[in-house]
Amino acid sequence: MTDLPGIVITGASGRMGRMLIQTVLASGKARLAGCVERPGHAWIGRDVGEAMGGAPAGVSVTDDPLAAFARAQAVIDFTAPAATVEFAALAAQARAVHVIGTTGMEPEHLAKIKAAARHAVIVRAGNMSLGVNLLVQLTKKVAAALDADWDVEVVEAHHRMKVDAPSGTALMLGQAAAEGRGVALDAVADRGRDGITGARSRGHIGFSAIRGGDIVGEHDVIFAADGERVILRHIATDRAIFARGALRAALWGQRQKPGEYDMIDVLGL
Ligand SMILES: NC(=O)C1=CN([C@@H]2O[C@H](COP(=O)(O)OP(=O)(O)OC[C@H]3O[C@@H](n4cnc5c(N)ncnc54)[C@H](O)[C@@H]3O)[C@@H](O)[C@H]2O)C=CC1
Ligand SMILES: O=C(O)C1=N[C@H](C(=O)O)C[C@H](O)C1
Repeated sequence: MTDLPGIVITGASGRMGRMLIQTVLASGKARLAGCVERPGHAWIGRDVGEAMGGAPAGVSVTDDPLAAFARAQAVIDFTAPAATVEFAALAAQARAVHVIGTTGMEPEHLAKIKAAARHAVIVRAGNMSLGVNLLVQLTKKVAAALDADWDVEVVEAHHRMKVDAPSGTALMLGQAAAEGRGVALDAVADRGRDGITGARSRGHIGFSAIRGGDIVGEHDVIFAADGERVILRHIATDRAIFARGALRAALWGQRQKPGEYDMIDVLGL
């Protein structure tokens, strides 16, 4: 046992879960204190390193999140909205920092997470990468500089297994554009067009989603006016960027007071 902060990874067998486990094990800044999967999953009870096809990591996968969280300083959670809401309450009970990467949240999920953040540090972002969070700030600036003659469209592309749309990142970028313009995103969002939609509404922010193959994550914010376009783009080619950001958030969270934070806070952007 070292005195490095202990981290629990939920959704251990997922695309992000595996990447997070590798990132924590290789970091030298934290120790892997636990791995959680859903009840009935084939990995429950197995050593997580062996389950991933490598050397033993000395950590068994469990379906008892509270017992795992109680032995850790932080939980990194990239799972699904219903699971994340449950983990938020349990992490608060265990006084562990909860880093949430899960997307596709509905307002009722967000309300429960906000309630948990009264008692615990929660860092939540639809994208944990440095590049996307920088793009969020750039989007806000560009939207503030350009008037509604410039139509804003957010276009995102992801792998065929992604279950939510628009992506969490697309919604962050849309929110940034809305804030730059001083409007509420809910009042101006066009989320998916089909059929005789009529002409585009002035001042609206459109979203389009592409799904296919193994695309890690690509986002364009298009500002389109008569005669010219400005396009801000981020392309992710490796999930390690999200895992590095999440680990950074878990370590940063150790020094914070209870509350809900995002990656702009963590990165000081
Ligand atoms: N914020 C960010 O930077 C990023 C966010 N994501 C988001 O992370 C989430 C997961 O993405 P992927 O890893 O690609 O999905 P995935 O489907 O590969 O993995 C999800 C894992 O969560 C597990 N899980 C579901 N319910 C559970 C429960 N009750 N208890 C324990 N484990 C449970 C599943 O068994 C699965 O292993 C998605 O919402 C995705 O949009 C993904 C990449 C980056
Ligand atoms: O599901 C994914 O894969 C990703 N999800 C996040 C999102 O919804 O924006 C972040 C990243 O784009 C990958």
